[in-house]
Amino acid sequence: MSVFTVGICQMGVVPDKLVNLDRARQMIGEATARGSRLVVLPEMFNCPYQSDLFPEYAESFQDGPTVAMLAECAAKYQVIVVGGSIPERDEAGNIYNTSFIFDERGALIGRHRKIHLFDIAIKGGTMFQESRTLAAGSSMTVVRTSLGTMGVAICYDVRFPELARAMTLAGARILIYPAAFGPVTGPAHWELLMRSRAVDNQVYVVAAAPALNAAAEYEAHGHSMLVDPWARVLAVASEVETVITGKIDFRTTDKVREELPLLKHRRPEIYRD
Ligand SMILES: O=C(O)CCC(=O)C(=O)O
Repeated sequence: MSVFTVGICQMGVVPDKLVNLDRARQMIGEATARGSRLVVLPEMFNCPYQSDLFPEYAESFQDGPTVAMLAECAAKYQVIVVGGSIPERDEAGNIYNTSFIFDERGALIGRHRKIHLFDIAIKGGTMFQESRTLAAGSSMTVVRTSLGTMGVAICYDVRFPELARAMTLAGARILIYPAAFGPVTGPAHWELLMRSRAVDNQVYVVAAAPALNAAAEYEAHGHSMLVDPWARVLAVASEVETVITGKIDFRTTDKVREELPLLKHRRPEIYRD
């Protein structure tokens, strides 16, 4: 389908997991009622964004309530759901920051485990060590859907342009980033990165963030957005809880790629380490 609506749920995350699941359910319903065929949730939407809490909130794909809720909503509303991310526990006990993706029948069509862990120490600013409790994913995620081919990556993954380019070369026309930038790098880099990935690759970029919760240890920047292949911001939230929607129109992608054929002008034989 060349034109459709995407809904981005900028959800406020609280410590009570069941409250988060109810909120996600309501917001997916609202996005659908507003015409969305693709609905995206934020990073760690069922759990406060704190490394020490990930093991406590972690669940497995086989019997987790969050995964069941996502599959149920996708089937009930007949929409594609990119389930933000959650702490996922595998059979060996490793925990990943994982996005589960469901089609309109509620079938799992993709799973992205965050590849680049957010281990940073900005003096006087943000300190975060995802690797204290999380393991890193080891593969790229590109899913073919009834709405076109989509690449999914999580938050810090957006800082690696090679990954976005690889997903684009694998056919993705939409790059989806459930994410949770904070008060330091959010104002500095959030919009710049999302628009850069869009203009570099001539793709739509969907960035879904949690709403700001001033009581949380990690204060989310919010500003969920939809960017088009010309790097225009088509929809953007402030920092409050909200559902934003916008139109994806692949005729824009075709036009931009035809008029400015940069993907055809690549000279990969020259770009060597
Ligand atoms: O890259 C950043 O500045 C933020 C990344 C982040 O918050 C995350 O990966 O969860």
